[in-house]
Amino acid sequence: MNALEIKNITKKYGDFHLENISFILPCGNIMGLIGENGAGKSTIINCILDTIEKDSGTISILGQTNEKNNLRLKEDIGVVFDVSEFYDNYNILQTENILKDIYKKWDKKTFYNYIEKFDLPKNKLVKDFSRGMKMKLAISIALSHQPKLLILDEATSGLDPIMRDEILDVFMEFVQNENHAILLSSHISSDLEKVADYITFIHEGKLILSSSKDELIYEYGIMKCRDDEFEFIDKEDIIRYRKKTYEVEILVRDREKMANKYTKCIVDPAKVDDIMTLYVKGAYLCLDL
Ligand SMILES: Nc1ncnc2c1ncn2[C@@H]1O[C@H](COP(=O)(O)OP(=O)(O)OP(=O)(O)O)[C@@H](O)[C@H]1O
Repeated sequence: MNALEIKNITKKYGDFHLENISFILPCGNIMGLIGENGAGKSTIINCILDTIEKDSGTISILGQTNEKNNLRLKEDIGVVFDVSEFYDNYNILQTENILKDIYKKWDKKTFYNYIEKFDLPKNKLVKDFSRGMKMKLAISIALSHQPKLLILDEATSGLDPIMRDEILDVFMEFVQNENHAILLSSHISSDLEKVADYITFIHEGKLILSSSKDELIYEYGIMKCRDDEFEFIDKEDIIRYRKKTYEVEILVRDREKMANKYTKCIVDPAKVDDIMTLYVKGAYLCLDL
């Protein structure tokens, strides 16, 4: 089953236009949603959660449409946004007391297991927690009402590497259950490289790519050549390029083919960051049609 099936969603905000976004997240997997600031990641997440109205397109979550008042579906989705202030005036014991009445499938034992695992104090007011502690609490809550799909918007940003690693391990454990899936938006591509099975890349409201991470790393390459060699590279082989002091970096597809075609150039596998940086900051050549 697919945890998410997004088909041709569009949303217009003034001059920002989210255009025909489509992707699929199969259960048992983690998808990283990447893109520069303002690319449209949160807009996509809000459309999925039905907190904003999309202009067109369809969204199916765990085999159901995300129509308004689909409460059963809402129980199946655990959501973590950037730190919320909702529980600030309570401690964890009081927070748990509130949550057990909100969620039908609230699991107290799981909640306190995460609280122990993350070493969170039970009697301290949440407003006195550090940002990382608040994030851990939000993740503990999201995981304790037995969700099948976890949606996290920038949930690991601002956390130190040790905390991030701990949280990423929890995410990987969560998708061991093949009915579970995670959509994770993040600027921290090293996190995504570690945990994501799929990467969806949004740039200026457009879908640049959505594919399995392995395919991406296998397929894309960074080709490096000298300025004078650059002149001889076929335009259609250049997705984006960036001139540096001593060399030109070119984002290419079909890494092996490029390495065989341009034997004087070095073609390295592209990291998620390289692909994103070159798409966002690199120049491109207009092809003569
Ligand atoms: N409620 C709104 N009203 C008008 N414009 C909005 C609204 N919400 C978002 N936008 C615009 O939509 C665009 C995409 O924003 P969005 O928050 O989806 O980007 P993002 O990729 O999540 O960015 P970031 O990485 O900075 O969080 C931006 O130009 C933003 O100004």
